[in-house]
Amino acid sequence: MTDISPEPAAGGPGDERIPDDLSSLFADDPERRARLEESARNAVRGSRAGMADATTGTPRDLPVAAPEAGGLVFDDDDQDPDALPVPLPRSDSDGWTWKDAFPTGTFDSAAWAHRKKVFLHKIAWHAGHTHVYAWQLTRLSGIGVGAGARDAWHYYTAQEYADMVDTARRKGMAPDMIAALREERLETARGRRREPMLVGSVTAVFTVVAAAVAVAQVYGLLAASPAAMLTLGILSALGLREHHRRNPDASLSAAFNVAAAHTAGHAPLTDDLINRVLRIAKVFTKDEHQITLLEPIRPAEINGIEAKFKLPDDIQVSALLAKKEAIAGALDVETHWLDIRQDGSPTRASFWYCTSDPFGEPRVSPLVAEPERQDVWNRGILIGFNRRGLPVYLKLRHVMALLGGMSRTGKGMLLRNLIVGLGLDPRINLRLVAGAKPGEHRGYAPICSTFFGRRPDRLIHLLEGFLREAYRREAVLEDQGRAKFGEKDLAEFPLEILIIDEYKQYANTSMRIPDPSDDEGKRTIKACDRIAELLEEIAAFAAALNMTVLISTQDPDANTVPRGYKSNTGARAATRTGGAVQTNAILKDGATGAGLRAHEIPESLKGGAIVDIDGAPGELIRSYFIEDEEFDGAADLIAAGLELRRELDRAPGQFVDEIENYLIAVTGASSLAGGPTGSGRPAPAAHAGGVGTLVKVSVLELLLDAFDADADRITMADVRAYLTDHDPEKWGPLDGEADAAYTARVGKLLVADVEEALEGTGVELVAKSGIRFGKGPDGREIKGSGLFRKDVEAAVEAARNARK
Ligand SMILES: Nc1ncnc2c1ncn2[C@@H]1O[C@H](COP(=O)(O)OP(=O)(O)OP(=O)(O)O)[C@@H](O)[C@H]1O
Repeated sequence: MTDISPEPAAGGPGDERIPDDLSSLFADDPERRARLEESARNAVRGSRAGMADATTGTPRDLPVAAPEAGGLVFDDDDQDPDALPVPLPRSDSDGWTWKDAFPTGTFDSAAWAHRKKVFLHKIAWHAGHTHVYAWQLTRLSGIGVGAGARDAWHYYTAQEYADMVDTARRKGMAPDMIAALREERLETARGRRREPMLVGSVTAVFTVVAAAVAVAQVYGLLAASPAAMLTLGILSALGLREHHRRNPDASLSAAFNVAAAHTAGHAPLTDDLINRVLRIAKVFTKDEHQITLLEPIRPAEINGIEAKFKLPDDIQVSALLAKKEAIAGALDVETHWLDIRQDGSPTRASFWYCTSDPFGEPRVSPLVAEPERQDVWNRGILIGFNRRGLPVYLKLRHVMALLGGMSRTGKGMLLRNLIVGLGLDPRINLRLVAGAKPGEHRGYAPICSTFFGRRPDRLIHLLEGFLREAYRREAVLEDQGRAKFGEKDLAEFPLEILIIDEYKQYANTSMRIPDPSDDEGKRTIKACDRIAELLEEIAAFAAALNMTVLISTQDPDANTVPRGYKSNTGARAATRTGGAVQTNAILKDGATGAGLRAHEIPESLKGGAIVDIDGAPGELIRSYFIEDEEFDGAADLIAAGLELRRELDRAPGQFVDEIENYLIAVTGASSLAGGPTGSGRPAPAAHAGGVGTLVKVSVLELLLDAFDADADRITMADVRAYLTDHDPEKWGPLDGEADAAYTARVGKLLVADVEEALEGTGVELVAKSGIRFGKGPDGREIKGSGLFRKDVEAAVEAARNARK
């Protein structure tokens, strides 16, 4: 007999018994319990059916296979994947169990859960149509009464003779034959009237009816209902027989005229429903077209459902994809709630959809709860989830990348996911160049080998340094006779990732720099042209050298991103764009034609992005959320990344950094970890502290830093905005503070700080009013108070001299 009682001990005799309520095991470590619960919830989310299984909540040290990721993982061919090895085909004797003798899905709880749903839906559907059934039964009974009475009368009066007499008369047969027929009819009818069966059944019918009426009269309708039901049943059966005679080709159920359960709105998915939908969408055009389920239909991720089926031989998955909109319409769901993929052959499909918005709820990055080391090389960077709820990883090796979209659509959040992920892999050297507002990114500074903002000339030097490093690496490869670096080389040649945010600021800068080709140093060229030139040169060959550039830009047009760079990008992501032109400028040419319409991402879907990677079909995803407004949700992740790097001597400043060294050599200033203040403001290399060292910067230096690189004046409003970025607590508005009060308060604060910094120098720095700042977007002249660069420079100089 099989013993199904629980094991008496944990692992064997003598082991301690495991308590039923496992939470008691964590009584003195609630934090561990909370972590375990959290990871169990995550595991459930990642499971195929969104349900707990035997592995859920099991604490273990063994590495577990990552949940199946979205289709956007960019795979490279030359690396040894550290994923689980592909299982060998099973031999006949290998691991056969009795369960294998049953059809697939027989023991699958998720499949049974779906079957139960379909069954209950059918019951509910038919129960909800009882009024229709009642009416149809009554109608059929009516037909039954009519047909029964007619047949009985026909038999009772021997009507068949009437027909024979009629035919004989029409054919002009002899009158005596007609008379004989009449005589025979009378005889037969008389005989039938005496038949005990007929008399008995007529009497029985009338007795039952009369008895039912009498019972109903005396005891009420309920008491008579059994007899009434019996009568109704018999009469309906007669009616049904008559219906079948009249419509020999129609099915019996057609008599009830109730649509099949799968025609109900949002009915659970069945093969009938798929067939109907594909017929409505005109994918199936012949009567014999129908799908064959390859495995049972299963619930998938929280509110989704997945079916894997084989199409008829003459229809391919591409036909389904072409009719995706019509299929979504027939299912009554949004097009982006539906996901159809080829699954093994062109006629095998994996068909997934959900009945509520899969991106409706933002999801917090799992790294926030568990900031663990990432494997950016093999697995990629966790950036968000796809419509199936599966995590999406972006691989940034051996590619150049591009991210674009309109303002406030979630580019910053995508970058946030990328940067924290990159920070958590110590094999990456991350360099971040911000556009106009470096303050937004200062939280990332500690893990950045280089971080600065708004300095086109410094970006040029950085790109030159990057290029120099690329040539150095290329020379190594040449010496070794190899084509590209791989994972094994990461220790010596870490993956260099340079992110340029708000690239448009650099593409539009009016700064001019000395022309490098002019030996006399007299000619100048536009900084933006030099930046574009360097980017194109890097993009042409550096990817194979473990060197990647990612450009993020707002509202790009066809000319924003250098053509040579764009054509060498292997990974592109577009948040909501302003139109088809912008979409095509970010994603590959013709993207809109291929259905990658980033301009159609709903405005309400913050963080929604189409990720388009060479070699994989583009897909709509939503980035994970990492709090950015109420508080800095990335701070702990950056701290964890820094800690991890420090332990391995891979934090900025702990290793020889060829690129940052080049920058220091050329500019004399270091932007290691965002410079000494971590604000993205480079400082003379001698001032640069170690990792996270804070050096007090005078307010005058901050003011100088507030100027746009090529501007000779700045408005006080911009000064306030910059200072707020730098230190919101000191310079930002208080809660509920009116604009005028804020301006006056900060003005006084600034004057006091400036006076203190210039004390004893004899120099004064005050805001000047009536400065012209050129024309605003509305064409009107902007005039107001502000500062001139030359005045601030003079003040900084005076303060420095006084300090010496
Ligand atoms: N995946 C997401 N889930 C939830 N909210 C998000 C998501 N992505 C972005 N948001 C929210 O949308 C807003 C705009 O996002 P973000 O700042 O990243 O946009 P942006 O494109 O970088 O804007 P800008 O170009 O103006 O800097 C922010 O308030 C952010 O919290």
